[in-house]
Amino acid sequence: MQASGLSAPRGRETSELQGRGLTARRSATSDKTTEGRSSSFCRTRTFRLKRGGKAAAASTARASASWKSGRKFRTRLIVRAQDEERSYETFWAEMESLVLKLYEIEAVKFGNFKLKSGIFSPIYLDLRVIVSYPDVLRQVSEAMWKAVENKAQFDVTCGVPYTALPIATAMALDHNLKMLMRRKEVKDYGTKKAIEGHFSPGQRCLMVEDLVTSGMSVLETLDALNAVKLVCTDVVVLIDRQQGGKENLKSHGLNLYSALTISEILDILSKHGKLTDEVVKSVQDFIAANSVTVKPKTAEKAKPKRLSYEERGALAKNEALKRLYQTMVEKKSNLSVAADVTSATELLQIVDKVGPHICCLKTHVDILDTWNDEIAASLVDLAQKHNFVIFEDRKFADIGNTVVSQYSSGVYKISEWSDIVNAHIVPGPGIVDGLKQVGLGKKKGLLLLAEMSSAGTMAKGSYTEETVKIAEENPDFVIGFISVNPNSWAKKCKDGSLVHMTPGIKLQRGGDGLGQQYNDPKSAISRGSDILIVGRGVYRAEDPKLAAQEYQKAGWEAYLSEL
Ligand SMILES: O=c1ccn([C@@H]2O[C@H](COP(=O)(O)O)[C@@H](O)[C@H]2O)c(=O)[nH]1
Repeated sequence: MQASGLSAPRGRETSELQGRGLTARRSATSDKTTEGRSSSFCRTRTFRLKRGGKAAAASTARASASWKSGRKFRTRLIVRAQDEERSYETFWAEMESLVLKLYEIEAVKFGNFKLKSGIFSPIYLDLRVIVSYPDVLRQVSEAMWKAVENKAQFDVTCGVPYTALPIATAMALDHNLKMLMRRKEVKDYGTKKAIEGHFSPGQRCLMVEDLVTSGMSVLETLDALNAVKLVCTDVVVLIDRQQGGKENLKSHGLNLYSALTISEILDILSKHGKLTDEVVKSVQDFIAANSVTVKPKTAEKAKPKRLSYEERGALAKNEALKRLYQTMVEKKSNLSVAADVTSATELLQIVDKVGPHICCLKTHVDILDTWNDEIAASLVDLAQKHNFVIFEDRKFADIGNTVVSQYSSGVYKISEWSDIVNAHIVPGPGIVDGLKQVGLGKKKGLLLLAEMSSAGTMAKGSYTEETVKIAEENPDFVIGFISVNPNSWAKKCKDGSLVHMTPGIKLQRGGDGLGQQYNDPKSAISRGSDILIVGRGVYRAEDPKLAAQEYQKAGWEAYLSEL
């Protein structure tokens, strides 16, 4: 490798472009163009070394002019700051300081670098040097933590060799995270493990990488983690090179979070007069001309299209499930509002407002200040008026004999007014038999809690798999699941009609301080959800009707994009 006379070490950045199954989408002129510019890169480098005087002042002025035009950049940062629940000023100061440090320690370099593939690149990222600067290492790991905190859901993290291992370790130490390590070379003696550390199959794993270009090395790690039955849906990196990695990972079901993007680095360095407009432009051109797409390994690996709600309804064996799909199609809504207010009067008012936008109303009858047959009748009237089904989120969890009475009798007489109820499978299959005894004749349906949205949930791995077995043994009565990440386990379920209802949904990701973890509508649907359950995002909104309308639109568009 050459770098304007410098010799740069071989690195992941160079080899990633050459991995298996890669297609580099470069314009026919891109190689020529970059080579043609090589002398100007040399000038840039010389300028940087001899900085000072008039030339520097002129260049700084040019750079800051380009900076001032960067309104879009500022808007992007404001959105990211909000997303990370931080003030724009703090967010900006931290990002600026990190980028300047990375530049100072030459983790980010500009020049004319010949990559292993023969392509010349005007930018080179050598993040391995970070280990020699403990303050930078900590700053990097903290920025990555903030990029992913409250967004990704995981039980363990896994550092990808080699550069990301110290970063993942720093993050694990500072935030008390359980960490695993992927071995690059699997030993042919001893335990022969590809993944080191303690974990259980079914646990969710966050991948920690230094940078992403095509996403190839992340996908290799994904294979290794999946092979030991770890579930991966999220990846965090320090730098997204914006060369297609995010899109490639998305097509493999992975969400990418990055502390920095190349555009942000360019903007900050340009603002500080470290780069000329010419260099900024050359890097932008290079990135645009060298996006990389990863071919799915085999045709079967390509994400299969989903069955439409109409098709699922046609497969459904249970009356309540058929009704639910039909309602969704008629109303173009996959939204279920959890109207968790405690006043019965307020409940009826909210339901009348959000009714036109929902396919399903979710209730918690036992939190209401009062309950009687008239309130039940009013709810049923509203369900008819606005065409939605009622799901009482009772979460039954007792033996069969007891749930018979809990479902049919007592103050609430749930089976008389709700179309759907749900149950934990903790007691074993007898709970389904008990509920079925009451509900099947009344054309009701049952959801099983396969997963939960709260942090530290025990509903995972073999527990989740057991719910699939019980569902398949009761196709007449079990209509689906409460799930969070169904794409990672529901393949085992042969019945394609079963519905996945997902709580913990908000347009703004994050948590509630009591364990709830929020996903946004698009990512929930892309993880296999069919119906989005939204509580506080709607009933706490200033205008619940408008909020319901927004969630309806977001959920429906996300569904259409999957077909
Ligand atoms: O795993 C679960 C199961 C049920 N819920 C219920 O969903 C709503 C969520 O309300 P938000 O205000 O949107 O957080 C609520 O009724 C929960 O009891 C869940 O959150 N997670």
